[in-house]
Amino acid sequence: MRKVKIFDTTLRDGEQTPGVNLSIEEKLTIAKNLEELNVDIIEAGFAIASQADFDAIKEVAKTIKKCKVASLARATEKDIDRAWDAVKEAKYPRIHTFIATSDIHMKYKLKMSEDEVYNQAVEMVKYAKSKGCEVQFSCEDASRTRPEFLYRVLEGVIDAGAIVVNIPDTVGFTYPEEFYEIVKGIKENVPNIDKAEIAVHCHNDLGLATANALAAIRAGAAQIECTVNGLGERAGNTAIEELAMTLKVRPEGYGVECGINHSKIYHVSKTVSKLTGVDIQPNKAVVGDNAFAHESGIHQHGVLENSSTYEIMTPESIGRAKNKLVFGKHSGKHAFKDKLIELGYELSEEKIDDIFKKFKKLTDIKKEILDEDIESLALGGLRTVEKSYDLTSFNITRIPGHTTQAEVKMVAKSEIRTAIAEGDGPVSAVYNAINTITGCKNCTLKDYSIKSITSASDAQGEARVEVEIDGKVYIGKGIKTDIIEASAVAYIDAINRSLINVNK
Ligand SMILES: CC(=O)SCCNC(=O)CCNC(=O)[C@H](O)C(C)(C)COP(=O)(O)OP(=O)(O)OC[C@H]1O[C@@H](n2cnc3c(N)ncnc32)[C@H](O)[C@@H]1OP(=O)(O)O
Ligand SMILES: CC(C)C(=O)C(=O)O
Ligand SMILES: [Mg+2]
Repeated sequence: MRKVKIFDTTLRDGEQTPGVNLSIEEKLTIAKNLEELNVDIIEAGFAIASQADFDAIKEVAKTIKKCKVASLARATEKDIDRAWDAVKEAKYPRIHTFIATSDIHMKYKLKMSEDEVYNQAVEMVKYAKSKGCEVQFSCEDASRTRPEFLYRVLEGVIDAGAIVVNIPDTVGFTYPEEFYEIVKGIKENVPNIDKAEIAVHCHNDLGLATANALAAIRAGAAQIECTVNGLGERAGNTAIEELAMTLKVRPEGYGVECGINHSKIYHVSKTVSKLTGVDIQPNKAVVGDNAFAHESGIHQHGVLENSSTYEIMTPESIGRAKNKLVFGKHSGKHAFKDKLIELGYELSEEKIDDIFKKFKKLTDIKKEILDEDIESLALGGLRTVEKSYDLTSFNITRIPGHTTQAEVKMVAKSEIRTAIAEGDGPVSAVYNAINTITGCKNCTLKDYSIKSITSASDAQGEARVEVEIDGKVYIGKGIKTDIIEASAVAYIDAINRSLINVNK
């Protein structure tokens, strides 16, 4: 199988992500991760940009042994001198010099003619070559460059000694079919193209960076420039994890391999996210939190039977933990039952049906149901008693400077009854109203506590009460997202228990 080389520019274009500023130590950590990932070339920075950038490239160059180490340089002697000083101690050093070749960039930015740009490109490649290392040349904004001029520049820089010619889609303007034609056109129209490798560097302004890189591979590109998590200027670059997994999952599509150590992908992605401070969007392909999560019942059922029903690659193949089933309003009973078993609850079908109904009700008020929620539902389901009384609804009114009033509606022995009562606070007002409805005259609250079962603002609260009724103490429990409701349910639970004499 043909091999494409991976040129990683996380430390250079990736660091151009707004807000990202990596220290030398952080860059070194990322470089070591990239070496383990088995990329071919690490672009460690832009040496002229700052002393810190220069020092970081130097450290990376001294440390990394398995990959080539490159520094970016404008097509000027001072940039090239600085780049060379930074990379010269690398086992395999490379100078990457560039100049823009599109009409827009030449006219407005460089204020140079085609001939001036051509001459500067050729002269600076010769100058970089004189340092005695590999030279890569990029035509910045190549995809918007007049094709004849692009071919002329490429022929000139290859004659001057560039062994890699890079075709950047600098502004992410191209679409895949067009990019394929650009690379094909270069192969067909640059007479000495067989003396250099074609590289591509795609930006993601239209979300096409990976698709464009793949189209270029099909057209014969030999080196692909990528970044971890797709970091980079503006919308970023081709994401290394997307490219590597596409080539692995669909080898028949491109017939190439890239040598990436797939099992390291997740770890490297997490490391880069942590060090750069750029979070990975949850639905990011391959490495996002949701990439192997299944929320809907039909999907969960399929995945439980065989994960290949809804997963085209295994999470383990990129070094992630097994897929996770996310429980929410779209979840189904198969997955729910499986989760109960995983949590250690072997329940009858009838109980599972009952708990599942409560679970569905809970999803109306809670977005993501955690293991702890399911556990509490299961435990609540285990702890059942005939409900002579049940809460229907309640309403609290607070009058500043006065007591709190509660209006409580309940099913009381098959009848609907309502009572209004006052109390020092909402819980005591509700309890007084419950006493009125149930006729519980000798009910004394002996102990009351509330704790949160899960974290986050939509967490469930568990209320626990000890109520003395006619000289005996009964424990009641209630679990709800509303703590007043949990308190009411717990109190009613204790009263129901007193009726069947379920003792403490
Ligand atoms: C497509 C890309 O991603 S290219 C890489 C982009 N990355 C960066 O720019 C990050 C690092 N950059 C920097 O630290 C600074 O821009 C530096 C040190 C490179 C230059 O800083 P300054 O001297 O202040 O120049 P400034 O950035 O304002 O302008 C760029 C200058 O380089 C020139 N220039 C731009 N590209 C090239 C090139 N490839 N070759 C030669 N000259 C170039 C511009 O015409 C402009 O020249 P001028 O100062 O004579 O007008
Ligand atoms: C310097 C070049 C390769 C670049 O980053 C771009 O054109 O996007
Ligand atoms: Mg770029």
